[in-house]
Amino acid sequence: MTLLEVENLHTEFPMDGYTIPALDDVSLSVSSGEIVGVVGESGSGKTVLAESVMGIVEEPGRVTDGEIRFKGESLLSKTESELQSVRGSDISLVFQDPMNSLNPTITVGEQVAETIRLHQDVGESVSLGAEVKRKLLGATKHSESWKRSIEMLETVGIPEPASRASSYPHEFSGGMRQRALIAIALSCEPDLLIADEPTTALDVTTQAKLLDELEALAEAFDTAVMVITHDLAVVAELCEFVYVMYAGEVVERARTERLFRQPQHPYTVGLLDSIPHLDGSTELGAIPGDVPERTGQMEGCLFAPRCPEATQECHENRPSDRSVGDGEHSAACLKRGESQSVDLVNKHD
Ligand SMILES: Nc1ncnc2c1ncn2[C@@H]1O[C@H](COP(=O)(O)OP(=O)(O)OP(=O)(O)O)[C@@H](O)[C@H]1O
Ligand code: NI
Repeated sequence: MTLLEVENLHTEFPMDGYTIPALDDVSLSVSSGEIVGVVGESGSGKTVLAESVMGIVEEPGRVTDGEIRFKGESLLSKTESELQSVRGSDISLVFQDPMNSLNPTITVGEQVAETIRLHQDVGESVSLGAEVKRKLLGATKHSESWKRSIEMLETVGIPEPASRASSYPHEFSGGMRQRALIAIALSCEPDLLIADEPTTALDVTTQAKLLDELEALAEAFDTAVMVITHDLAVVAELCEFVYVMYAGEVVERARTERLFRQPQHPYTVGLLDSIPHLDGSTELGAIPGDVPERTGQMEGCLFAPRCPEATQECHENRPSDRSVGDGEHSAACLKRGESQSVDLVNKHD
């Protein structure tokens, strides 16, 4: 079943005298239980995408066109209080920086317990599975939500959860804080978890461990995950399907295995070349240059200035999605595939 559908989404930041098109015609979909990756360099629009879905785009930014549907219902036409209930129980967001997302003055256990109690209030009014309801109703009292909080901390791999629950966020290591955030996010029993750079701040070993655990948790909780990352290694580890973003656009989409085997867009090829080798070295400068700051209309392919294959037409014409191989794989590159307009949203369920 398709859980999240983003269709031709435009999110803009009106600035002094110009507009930044942070998301320019972005389409993607996530099915229930699926782990989908959104990958791209800094400034490509990944976080704005997450914020657009959650309805928390920073002022003065706003969604100007397109549609976001969750379980078939338009999120864009929901009121703020309706959206709050979606955020409390259907979609959870885990941010990159756990220190800013946790309350420094409340114990970690209490923060998890709070979410459990809060969710239980809305839980009455939404349709939930019997198992979930039983768990939630079991947490009626304070002491019970505390008990359940300790269970959650244990589930996400926090050692000695009964005593660690009484610790404050600053007493936790980076990895433990990130785990606590995941515990909070999962306490809502969401259908969709959006994880924005969930492991960037962590060392490589902790990262790998946490990614494994995230995968297991997603399966155990039957939660779909949208993983936002600049790191294709994270995508390889976790995701079934991947969207590659560049300067506010999706430039390639494919099943992960296929993307790694047969990358089509020169940007994706560059990203793959810059994955660190096992010995820790990286091919530095695999893609020279940076993602352009978009300050209004720009002509041609946005990647052309950095592209080794760009020709005159690339600087003049903006490529749209082209089918490259199978129905699920597309790339927005004039040098690839058939010139035809394809509607690929939802083609991968
Ligand atoms: N609050 C804001 N005000 C103005 N422009 C913004 C704002 N937030 C984002 N943008 C614009 O949107 C672009 C995309 O930002 P976004 O944070 O989504 O990138 P990202 O892919 O998440 O990058 P990173 O990997 O660094 O987190 C930015 O380059 C900037 O031009
Ligand atoms: Ni970001």
